Amino acid sequence: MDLVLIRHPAPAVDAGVCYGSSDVPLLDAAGASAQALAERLAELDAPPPQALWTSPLQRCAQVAAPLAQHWRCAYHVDARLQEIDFGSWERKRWDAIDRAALDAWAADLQHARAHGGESVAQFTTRVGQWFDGLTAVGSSDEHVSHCHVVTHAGVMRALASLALGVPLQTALGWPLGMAAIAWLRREGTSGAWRLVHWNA
Ligand SMILES: Cc1cc2ncn([C@H]3O[C@H](COP(=O)(O)O)[C@@H](O)[C@H]3O)c2cc1C
Repeated sequence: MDLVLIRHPAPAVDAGVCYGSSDVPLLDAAGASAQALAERLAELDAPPPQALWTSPLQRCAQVAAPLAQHWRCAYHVDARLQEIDFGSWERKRWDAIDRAALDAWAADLQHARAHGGESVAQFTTRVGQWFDGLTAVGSSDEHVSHCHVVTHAGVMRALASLALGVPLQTALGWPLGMAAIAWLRREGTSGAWRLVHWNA
């Protein structure tokens, strides 16, 4: 099974602003960005997907919809693929957020909810529920052996962490650009996942 993860293109947000669940718009035209992504995926020899999943946030769904049309594949919008909810920190500048609250969050990354949004544990649980559902289908149905997902940096790191069995803390340190592609493959015989590309 091939699982190709695509980070959305750059949103129209000032650098230094915290955003996760905020529905911020894309900076550039979605159609042209989708076309460029399709070309990059073809250059990587990614197999055309039988199904495309997307986060409902416009920075993902606006490129996912034309991509699903391009591949004429099944299209699923799933809220479990949304970025982590930073609660009261959403749309604030990181340097304007209370230092003590940021330190408390970093000190207990799994469970802290100083911002009133989602803890990392809650976030990874819901992303994991989506992943478990996908792999259950993928193991029984050859028709969904190639899946693409348009989603967010945090979700991509959480999925890589789950598939590869590396701590999320480790995956949080891996660079990931806007519109970056990560490709995971599960071998049929062993069932083990491996990374084909990261940040391509
Ligand atoms: C623990 C954790 C810490 C994060 N810090 C930033 N993001 C994530 O949230 C922001 C929005 O992502 P995108 O631009 O892909 O929609 C980015 O800064 C991204 O790295 C995080 C996500 C998680 C799970």
